[in-house]
Amino acid sequence: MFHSKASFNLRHASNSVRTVNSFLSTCLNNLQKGEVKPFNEIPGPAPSLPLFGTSWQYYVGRYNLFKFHEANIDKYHRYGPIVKEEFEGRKPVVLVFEPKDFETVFRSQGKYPIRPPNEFVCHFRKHNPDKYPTVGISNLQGEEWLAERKPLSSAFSKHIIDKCFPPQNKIAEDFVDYLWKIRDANNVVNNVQEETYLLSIEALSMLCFNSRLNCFSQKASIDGKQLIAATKKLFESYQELYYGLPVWKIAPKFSKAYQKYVRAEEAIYNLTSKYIVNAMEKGNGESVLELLLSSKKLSEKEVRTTIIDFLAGGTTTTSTTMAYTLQNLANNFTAQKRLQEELDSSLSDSESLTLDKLNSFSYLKACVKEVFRLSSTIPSIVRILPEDVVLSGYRVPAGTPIFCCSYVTSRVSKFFEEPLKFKPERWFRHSRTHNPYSSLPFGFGTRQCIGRWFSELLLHTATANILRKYKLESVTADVESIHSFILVPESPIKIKITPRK
Ligand code: HEM
Repeated sequence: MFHSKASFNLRHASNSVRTVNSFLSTCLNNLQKGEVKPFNEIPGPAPSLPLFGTSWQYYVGRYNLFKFHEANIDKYHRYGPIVKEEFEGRKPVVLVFEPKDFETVFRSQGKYPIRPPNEFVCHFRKHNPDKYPTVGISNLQGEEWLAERKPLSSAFSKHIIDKCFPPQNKIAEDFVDYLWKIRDANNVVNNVQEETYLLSIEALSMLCFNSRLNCFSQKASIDGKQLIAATKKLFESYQELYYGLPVWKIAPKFSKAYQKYVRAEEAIYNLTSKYIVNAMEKGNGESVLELLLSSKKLSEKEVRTTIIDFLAGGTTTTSTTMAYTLQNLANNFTAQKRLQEELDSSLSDSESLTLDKLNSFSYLKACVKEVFRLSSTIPSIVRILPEDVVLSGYRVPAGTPIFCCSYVTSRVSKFFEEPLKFKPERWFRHSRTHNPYSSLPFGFGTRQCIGRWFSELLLHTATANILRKYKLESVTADVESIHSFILVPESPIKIKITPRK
């Protein structure tokens, strides 16, 4: 949804004669088969009103902005595999609900995939060039994006991330003890996501700064407390800026949400500055920050901007997925038991988890994949393509934001058998029947999530440690998701924990 608000410089869209030729030949082939239908015939909600387009349906119509993901399931059943809507200023956007269309989109994204940028972040950073040399990896486009992405992709490769296992495992072990300390009189952890938030910020701080914030202790460092508060505010402001009236565009000084965002971003900037100085003094290359600084491929200021983007992009996504993992396992005893059997058969009570053992746990990995499918935090991946494409038989012009709605493909029976059931076994190679594009938790291709390997390492390590120690029982059986910038639990997830041995 938010991506549709992006105003786009379509210089990226003018690719080459080769692209036009390839599109024309696809069209010709399809026309010969009489299949390509024009853009304006794509079905979708109507009427499209001046200024508002079809966005009125979220305010006075059948849909709710905070249930955008569920609205898309309704649109799939109502209009079919492709839908056209018009948002602010009647700019068209297209939603697709077919994995084969996702594949077409990703195959056409070119060398510099375009995901619409976050406008208010770009606005702020462009007005503060002394601090921010670029708008940041998540918002950059074209060659500038690739130049920043390459060193970051190396720093976040699986091989480098695997080296983070020992400190991340220690954090997971501490989290296991922490959960026991904060349970209530009935052994219930009353707001699992609040706690997994601490886990993910502690883990990200270790990754980025090679430094613990002591989030699980009463004596959390002042930096830790400030970083947690600033990251939370940053995320809240994102949500308000995306979905509120765009006051910030006309008068940023009078927009409370924009000012909240600026304060949060500045707080993280200042805290990060301190760690950059420390990292430069230490210079032993043990954190991502030091690795990036020592590679000399990015300037100090670029590294700082990148760390802010990591915290913004990584904290809530990882903590929410961790909370959903515990909830799904608490709700599904059979899967929980099978996972515990896998862990117990390989590790005695006195043994600590190792990376080799972690890598051998196929059911654990299948459980996390199933959580990503059933309880994904990012409901669609968006691209703006440099060339026209044919999707579900319709021509979609270059420059149109296209939403690949993987939340929908993950939840309809056409793409997954018994889609609403938590069945990790479906991810075992021999029983896989689904199209690989139908679940896309980290996006796809060269612009996919940089933090993928790190998030998976954290989720696997923490889940294994928690499940070795506790039996989980759900107190809140079905917590719905709400679209709050990403998908998050609508109400607190409560889980009863009982020591297993
Ligand atoms: C469960 C956790 C996470 C999920 C589900 C997730 C998901 C995503 C998705 C769907 C995208 C867009 C990909 C695309 O357009 O193809 C993305 C981009 C990104 N993510 Fe993550 N993410 C997670 C954790 C993290 C972490 C821990 C970090 C940082 C350490 C991170 C940093 C980024 C960055 C920087 C981008 C933008 C990449 C670019 O534009 O080149 N993410 N993430």
